[in-house]
Amino acid sequence: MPSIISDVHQKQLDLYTIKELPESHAWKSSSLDDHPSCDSLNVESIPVIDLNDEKFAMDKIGHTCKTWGAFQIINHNISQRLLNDMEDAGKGLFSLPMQQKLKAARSPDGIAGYGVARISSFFSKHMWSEGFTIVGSPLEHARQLWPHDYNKFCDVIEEYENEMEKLAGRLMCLMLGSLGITKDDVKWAIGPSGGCSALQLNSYPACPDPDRAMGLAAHTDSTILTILHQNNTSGLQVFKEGNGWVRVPPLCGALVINVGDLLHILSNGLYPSVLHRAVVNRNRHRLSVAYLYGPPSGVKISPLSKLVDQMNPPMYRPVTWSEYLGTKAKHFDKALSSVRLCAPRIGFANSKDQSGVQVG
Ligand SMILES: C=C1C[C@]23C[C@H]1CC[C@H]2[C@@]12CCC[C@@](C)(C(=O)O1)[C@H]2[C@@H]3C(=O)O
Ligand SMILES: O=C(O)CCC(=O)C(=O)O
Ligand SMILES: [Fe+2]
Repeated sequence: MPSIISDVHQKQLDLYTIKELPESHAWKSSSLDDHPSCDSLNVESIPVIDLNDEKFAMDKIGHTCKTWGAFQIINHNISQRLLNDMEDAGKGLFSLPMQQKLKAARSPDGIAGYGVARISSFFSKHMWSEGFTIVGSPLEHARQLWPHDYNKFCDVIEEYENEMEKLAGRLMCLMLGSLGITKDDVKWAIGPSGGCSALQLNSYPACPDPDRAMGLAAHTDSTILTILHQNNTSGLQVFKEGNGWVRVPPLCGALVINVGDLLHILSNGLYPSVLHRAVVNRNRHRLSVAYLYGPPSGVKISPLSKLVDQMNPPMYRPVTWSEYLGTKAKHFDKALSSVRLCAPRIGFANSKDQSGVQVG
């Protein structure tokens, strides 16, 4: 067996068959603050925004990006049929035998393929999840997973990516529009050339001891924005200053939108990226699909000039997406501050306490 595979194998237990939580997956209670029933009853969750509501959608999005950094959208034009097909494709993939999944294992410094979350190396405990990352065509990995029957998976992925790209473009218009930014200000961002993307499939098997396990540890996304589809099983939580961890209930057909670190930079800190995590369930298998949207390769992201003046100097230096992903892989929760030029605005992200981080 090649060394890459055995290396991944050591870290990747078959979580579907384990009857008792191993010590390697039991997180200290201090790192699970308020977990899992984290929300006090009177705290509302992230807003639900109707994209058909042309008059108010942009204003609501702008306000929500400042206060929550995340929202759910309805009437987004992604068909329920496609969301179901994507979910089935994910289920099909994760229900393959471990030996088969490991044939498409992510290489040690690669991005695409099957494996544990990329941020796992920053924690001394393992997460109760497995993931599959797709960048560009899934063909090569799909062939390894289903040598005789890879077309169905590829067709669904391709259709999903195409539809998500259109939606990401629309959301970019709304999110940047709410900052007073137009097509002329960011030519690369709005229009047919659009951005780049990756697709992350996450699987959280039912867990024998969910209160001591962590599905996906607290992080912000290294994206402009993320479009997340979750199956009808709870687990996603977002961190809100003053409220702590707040659950994001699955709403049939709705999609969750997260502000990522690159929009934080573009907006010069006005739209802070949202800290979020996933917890797990005792009886239910949870699946999520994240469309990770970023700028075209080579484009340097820096605070938009319209948002910068003498009173508001640029807070971040220019970075490309791949440069920032490298920074995240090295510095994790310190990535954003490592590209910062000056102190954050009072009351904005970065002062956030990423509780739960155990550097190991
Ligand atoms: C385009 C991306 C964004 C990545 C890296 C690369 C591919 C996989 C993404 C994720 C998905 C799971 C959470 C995260 C934190 C992780 O471990 O892998 C993400 C990370 C990031 O947002 O930094
Ligand atoms: O599973 C979830 O709800 C969160 C997934 C996530 O945060 C990610 O893929 O970046
Ligand atoms: Fe995320």
